[in-house]
Amino acid sequence: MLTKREELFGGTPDEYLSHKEKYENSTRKAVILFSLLRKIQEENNTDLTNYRNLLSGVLGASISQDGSPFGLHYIMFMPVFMSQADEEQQERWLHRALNCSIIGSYAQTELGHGTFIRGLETTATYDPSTQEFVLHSPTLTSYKWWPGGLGNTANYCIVIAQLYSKGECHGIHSFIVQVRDEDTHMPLPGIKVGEIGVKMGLNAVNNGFIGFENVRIPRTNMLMKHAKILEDGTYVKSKNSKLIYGAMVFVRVVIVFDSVNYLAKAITVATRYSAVRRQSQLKEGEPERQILDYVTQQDKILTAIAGCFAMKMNARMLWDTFNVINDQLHKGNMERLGELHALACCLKAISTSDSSLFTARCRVSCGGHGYMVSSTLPATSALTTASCTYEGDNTVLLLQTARFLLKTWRQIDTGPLTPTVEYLKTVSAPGFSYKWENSIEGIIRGFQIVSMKKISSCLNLMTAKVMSGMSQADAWNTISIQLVSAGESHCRAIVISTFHEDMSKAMRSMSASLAEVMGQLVELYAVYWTLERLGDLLEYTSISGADVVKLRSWYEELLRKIRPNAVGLVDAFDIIDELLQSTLGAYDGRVYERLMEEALKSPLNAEPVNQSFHKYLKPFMQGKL
Ligand SMILES: CC/C=C\C/C=C\C/C=C\C/C=C/C(=O)SCCNC(=O)CCNC(=O)[C@H](O)C(C)(C)COP(=O)(O)OP(=O)(O)OC[C@H]1O[C@@H](n2cnc3c(N)ncnc32)[C@H](O)[C@@H]1OP(=O)(O)O
Ligand SMILES: Cc1cc2nc3c(=O)[nH]c(=O)nc-3n(C[C@H](O)[C@H](O)[C@H](O)COP(=O)(O)OP(=O)(O)OC[C@H]3O[C@@H](n4cnc5c(N)ncnc54)[C@H](O)[C@@H]3O)c2cc1C
Repeated sequence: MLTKREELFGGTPDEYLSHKEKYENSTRKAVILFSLLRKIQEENNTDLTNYRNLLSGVLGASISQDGSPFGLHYIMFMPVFMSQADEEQQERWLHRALNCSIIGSYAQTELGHGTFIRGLETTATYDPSTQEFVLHSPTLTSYKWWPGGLGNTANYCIVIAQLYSKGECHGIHSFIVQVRDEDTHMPLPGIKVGEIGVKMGLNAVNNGFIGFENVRIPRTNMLMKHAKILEDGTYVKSKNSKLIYGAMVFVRVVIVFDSVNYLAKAITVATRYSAVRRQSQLKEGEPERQILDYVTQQDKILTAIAGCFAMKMNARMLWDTFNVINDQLHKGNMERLGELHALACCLKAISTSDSSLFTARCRVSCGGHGYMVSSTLPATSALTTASCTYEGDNTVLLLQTARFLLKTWRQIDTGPLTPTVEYLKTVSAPGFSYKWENSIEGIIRGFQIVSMKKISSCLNLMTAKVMSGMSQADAWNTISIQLVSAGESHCRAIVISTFHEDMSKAMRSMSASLAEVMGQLVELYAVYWTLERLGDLLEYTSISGADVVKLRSWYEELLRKIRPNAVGLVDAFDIIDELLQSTLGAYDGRVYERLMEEALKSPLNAEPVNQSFHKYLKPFMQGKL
């Protein structure tokens, strides 16, 4: 009788399964894992705050690097329900979603549209004679494409469609749609549903497609917490049209936590392997050195560790900010919605692009063995690059942040600013002066000045171009590279200052030795990004060549100081071997034995001579083909 652990983590490695077997195996594992999670849910309430803890359990414990067919049910279907369904609808469906007696997905993206959601083509046309909506996919490009779990798993999904009533289009709204029979799991009439095929990664997520041929759903299947359709087809608009976007903000907040989890896995593997792997002699005649002794290796890995800690603290700040503003939204106070959207956009973009960058570095820092699937670094790399796209392409999201920053800058003199942009007032105040200094505070100030000056420059450029006769849209597009850069600079300033401030608070309750190491991580992160963004700092601050020389020495000194604690820092993530699933990162450091153990599981090692020798090779080598 297999234990739960053996059921979850044993069996043929996924890499040797077919696409179909991989899905079936991940569904088997998901059922085991989510049965356990369901027990947790039964003990806790399910409001958003508690829900995120549950969600981090889902994501952090995702037992396959390939994701889970239930991921979307927890990540989007339920949060969207909690934020957009009215009380009657929550009463009708939420408990069934919570106990997984229905499995949902979130169908927004179409073959033809992902970013531009106002351009979505799926229609939901209200028929007052039957008090139903008619869901229809008018074109191939209107087919929903990507929804996780939709291929073969979900029997319900939330569909985002253009709402038509009394001949008028009211824009995109959310609808809950049953897609498969609850008993037979057969697609319901008028529904064409399937799986989109093999992807670069996340191949257990079961991403699907769905098309509707005049499918009728009751009026009460429109999620009506905000906007409504009355029985006669009268449209009652939402207090704020942007509230329909709310779920995407929540998921972007989750993704920042997620990017930390993925990066923590990658740096645990790369750091432990770099402590085990010995290669080359630093001095003639000496034994081969741990590759973690090479400063170039420290440059790749220790900065990733600092980045992981930095983003973890920023994820917590974002979550706290989300809760504060979400409470205000529930009370009808929309004042900070734009700020929350901008913050979620830039932190999702920066956390995922950093996670993708540093994970790729971890992969190459492990040499050839880092290219083995059994190291899990390739899968984590595929995961992190996907996160730069899903829930909003990073470029598009940074442009959203830039849009908010320009709007803020236009109003800079009209009153107080909201917390995340207050610094813009400080560093642009009359009489404010700043001379570069090589300190954490000096670096933070420098990044804030760069951000302010980029935003100001973008607005001046926009204004000049429009004054010269260019349209607002063309002017925006022309300077969009600089707009993205302004969004990134704003975010980097926030990340460094949050890391410094929140870590300083945390250090007060630490032992002196731990506080020293944490302080070194903050310094390493700040100095690393200073050296990475020297162009901006030279353009907008008084930093000098001499300062840069000292910064480089400071950086190298920090690498030297942190090196002895590298393994301890990643052990602190406490990721069990079963979740790490890595031949290179296992706690016992038996890298070579594990590599060989995994290799022998290859089906190609089942017999000494593969059948292709007799069928192909031998006749070929004997000139008979
Ligand atoms: C399964 C894997 C396992 C684990 C991984 C974990 C998580 C993975 C999660 C799920 C898988 C993926 C799911 C998805 O990808 S779901 C689909 C996500 N799609 C998107 O994010 C689409 C991105 N596009 C947009 O959000 C909008 O099209 C965009 C904002 C780019 C433009 O919209 P629109 O044209 O309406 O905006 P603008 O004209 O630029 O501005 C209008 C106005 O609205 C404000 N706004 C826009 N978005 C929001 C928002 N989300 N919240 C609040 N406000 C918003 C914007 O600021 C403007 O305001 P103003 O300046 O005041 O006019
Ligand atoms: C693994 C994965 C899971 C997903 N899961 C889901 C899901 O469950 N449900 C769901 O609904 N969707 C899902 N998606 C879809 C995802 O939301 C979209 O892929 C994403 O929103 C990007 O849209 P797109 O793919 O159409 O890219 P596009 O928008 O076509 O972007 C392509 C390029 O065009 C650029 N671009 C587009 N618009 C602009 C602009 N205005 N300004 C400047 N540049 C622009 C982008 O920067 C990008 O470089 C998933 C995607 C992936 C990869």
